[in-house]
Amino acid sequence: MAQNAGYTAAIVNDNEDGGILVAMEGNSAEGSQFDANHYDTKMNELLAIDGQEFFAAYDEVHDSFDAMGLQENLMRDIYAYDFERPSTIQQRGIVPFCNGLDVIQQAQSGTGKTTTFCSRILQQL
Ligand SMILES: Nc1ncnc2c1ncn2[C@@H]1O[C@H](COP(=O)(O)OP(=O)(O)OP(=O)(O)O)[C@@H](O)[C@H]1O
Repeated sequence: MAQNAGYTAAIVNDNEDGGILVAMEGNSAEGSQFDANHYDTKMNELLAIDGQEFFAAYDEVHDSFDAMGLQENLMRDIYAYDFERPSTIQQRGIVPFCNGLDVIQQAQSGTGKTTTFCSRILQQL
């Protein structure tokens, strides 16, 4: 973990294999460039493999949401969305972020970054 004059950063760089990229255009409804199924398909692929190449300045890994010490309402919502296990970057980013550290995550689209940051916000409510 990098610490400098009160600044703490947990940096996670998740470069999963390049085969994850799915052409969106073929899946999009006519007239729309957004296809939610694209994200869900890609997330299922990501959850099926372990991160091979990543650099994490924070070395704790929580491979289940149960192990993260999240508040009950948030846990209920996570499971209500059928999130069974955290993605690679979520395993390394949610806990330090919820513990008040500054977290920078760099990863491909659809790997769970937004969910990480929303978890911190919802954990605080
Ligand atoms: N642990 C999980 N299990 C199953 N689905 C998940 C999980 N985490 C996130 N998702 C779903 O995967 C999709 C992508 O997640 P998210 O938006 O957090 O990724 P992202 O890295 O922020 O993407 P982008 O860079 O495009 O904004 C969303 O539909 C989200 O609901």
